[in-house]
Amino acid sequence: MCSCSKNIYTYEKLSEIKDFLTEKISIQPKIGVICGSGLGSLGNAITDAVWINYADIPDFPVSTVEGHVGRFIFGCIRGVPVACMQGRFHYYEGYPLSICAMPVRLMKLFGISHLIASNAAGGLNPKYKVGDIMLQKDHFNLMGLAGLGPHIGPNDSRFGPRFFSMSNAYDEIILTKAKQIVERLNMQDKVHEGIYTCVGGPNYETVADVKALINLGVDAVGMSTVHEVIAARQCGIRCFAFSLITNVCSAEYGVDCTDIHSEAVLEVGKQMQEELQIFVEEVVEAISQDN
Ligand SMILES: O=P(O)(O)O[C@H]1O[C@H](CO)[C@@H](O)[C@H]1O
Ligand code: HPA
Repeated sequence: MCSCSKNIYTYEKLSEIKDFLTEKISIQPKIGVICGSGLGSLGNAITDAVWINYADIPDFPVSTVEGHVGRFIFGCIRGVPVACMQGRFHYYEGYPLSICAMPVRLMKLFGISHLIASNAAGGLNPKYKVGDIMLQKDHFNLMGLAGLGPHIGPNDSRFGPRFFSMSNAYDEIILTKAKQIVERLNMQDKVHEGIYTCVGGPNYETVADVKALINLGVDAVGMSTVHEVIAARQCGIRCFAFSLITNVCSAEYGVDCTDIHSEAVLEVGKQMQEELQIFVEEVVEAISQDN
């Protein structure tokens, strides 16, 4: 499947899906939350929750990756109505980027104004350790340079203009608030601010890949988020994203990185779940106070 194949998730199709879901919920979400690999427990912060499996939504794709439950949770975090995705779609699952990013457009139809995206990522910056958190200051759109994106093909202006700026992709105001939260929660020793990139995957990087990405100024590498943020910015959603560093990538030959596997990635998520849940709760509250 290529990124430019016909996008079946038209405005009309997403409106149908939205209507189907609206009948099952009683809130109007204001913030979208996407849980990264092993970070599904962020959904534990949600009260008055209604769970809807992707498999039960007509014409919806399913999550095929371990660590992605594959359901929406609609409910409240600290009283703020949210739509939370416990499981996202990745390019390497065979979904074009337009489908990977489609839930963001769906959440826009629900009226979300903000997106909080999380991911598991490999640390490229030599200062990063396993279990650290990187607040995304920006991303480097590697797949975009290769001509791949969620918005390739005919443009429906109801999802935003064809040409749009990505200069404030990660909202500076939310990032500043998140950094204040980090200080308040005394997490500053393990939190960094940096640049994320998305590769196609699902294999992890060679040493040459790692060296090249470091030279490009990238601090953490994963296989998601960038296209979600592009779709979000196109339709005017303000974005905040963070990476949990689940492994460090070696830029040296002879360092054994063969223990990088998805179970190890998920395990780090489990270890950090309580701390990250509180962090996300605080960010949601801070965003809601901004409005
Ligand atoms: O980006 P999320 O969904 O957190 O998942 C990350 O973890 C998986 C690799 O272990 C890849 O899917 C990578 O993108
Ligand atoms: N590379 C790409 N994606 C990832 C990694 C990595 O090292 N760790 C978790 N997701």
